Amino acid sequence: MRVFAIVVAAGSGSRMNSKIKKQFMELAGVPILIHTLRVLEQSPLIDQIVLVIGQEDLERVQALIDRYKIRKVTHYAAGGQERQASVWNGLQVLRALVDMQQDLVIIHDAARPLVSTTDIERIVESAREHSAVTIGTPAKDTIKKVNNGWVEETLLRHQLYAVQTPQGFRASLLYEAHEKAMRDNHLGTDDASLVEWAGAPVWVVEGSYRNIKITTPEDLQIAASFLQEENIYGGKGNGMRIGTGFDVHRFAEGRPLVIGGVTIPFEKGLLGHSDADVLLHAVKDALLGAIAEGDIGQHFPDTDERFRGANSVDLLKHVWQMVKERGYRLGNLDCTIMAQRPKLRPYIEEMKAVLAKELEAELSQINVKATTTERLGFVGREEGIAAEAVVLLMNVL
Ligand SMILES: Nc1ccn([C@@H]2O[C@H](COP(=O)(O)OP(=O)(O)OP(=O)(O)O)[C@@H](O)[C@H]2O)c(=O)n1
Ligand SMILES: C[C@](O)(CO)[C@H](O)COP(=O)(O)O
Repeated sequence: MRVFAIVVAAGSGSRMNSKIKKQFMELAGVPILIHTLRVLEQSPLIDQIVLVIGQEDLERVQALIDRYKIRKVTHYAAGGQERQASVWNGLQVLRALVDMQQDLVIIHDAARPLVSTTDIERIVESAREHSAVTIGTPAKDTIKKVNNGWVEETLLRHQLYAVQTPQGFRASLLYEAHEKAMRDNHLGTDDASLVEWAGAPVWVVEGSYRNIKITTPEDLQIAASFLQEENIYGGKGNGMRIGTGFDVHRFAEGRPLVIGGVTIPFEKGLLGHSDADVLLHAVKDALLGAIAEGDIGQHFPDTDERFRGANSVDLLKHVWQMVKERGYRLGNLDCTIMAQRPKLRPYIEEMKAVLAKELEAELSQINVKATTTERLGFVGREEGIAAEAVVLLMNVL
């Protein structure tokens, strides 16, 4: 028995009232859709994902899937007018892939990025046993049926659940319910309700109140605060990460001297596989250190021809993206360049501006100092230049 997921991401997000569709809005530096797909990607129980998206978003989504290395999305389906039509389109694609009698289909809203692998596990386990299941939480509020502003009935709260996704089904059961709903023009707001309407029992698995659907602007704040509390990419902590970096390059004739992204007129430059920007290398190492991602040698090996002569600003952009994807922004950065010659003071403001631009920070968050070593050591003998950096990252909220 295999488990397929259909993720519906073709909504217009009208209640979010934003220029960007909500599935592409960022939470802790990562698009909501990617948060959601990452959880399914991580769950060992999900074999393949069919992603339902607006056709106009296909290219953009494929680029995101590549960039974030989501491997389980193997098929795409076009969105429909309503959520139900989107699921139906996903089921059409799925039909060619599944064994209708054996396999399970999990339906999940792209707009629920706080789903956990435990939620998925519980839905899959339960769907194996009960054939049609939804996750949900007991109602916290008293719910009233209202007609034209007047209360018609107060429902018995102890019987009420607010249901979410994921919802899980034996493939044939869900397909037939959707097919019947299409034929009879029956519209439901979730998939379980179609199965109920078609006459099959649906089991409810108790889920988590955290698994909210990002629907209106305040949901973004709630979701972001859950992420911050979990500090999911940084491990448990107080939302701050510190890192240090150090680098040295020897002088060489006939090369430009590039420090902090600034080309400095001098009789020689620094030797290296890349552009040998000693300051940016130290900064990148500090950033990677702060997010516990090793060092630049690991990410941009000097044995790799792609990085020959590489522009360190481009590599800094890459590292900074890694930092943002883990939910951090710059607190502050302090750097020291050790050089006997040339005099670096005239270039320091320019270096700070490069760093501020690339690290999306204010100049006041960045400090660059330069010192000689009083003619002592390899720096003093003008054999090379060294740089060190200390960085503090803060959780995004
Ligand atoms: N025609 C639609 C409508 C919704 N969805 C998806 O179904 C999920 C739940 O829907 P909802 O939160 O209502 O999203 P939107 O329809 O985008 O929002 P709104 O109703 O505010 O316009 C979302 O992941 C959404 O992208 C979809 O795939 N196709
Ligand atoms: C499927 C669902 O998420 C269950 O709560 C919900 O019904 C989707 O409703 P929407 O109006 O499409 O957001």
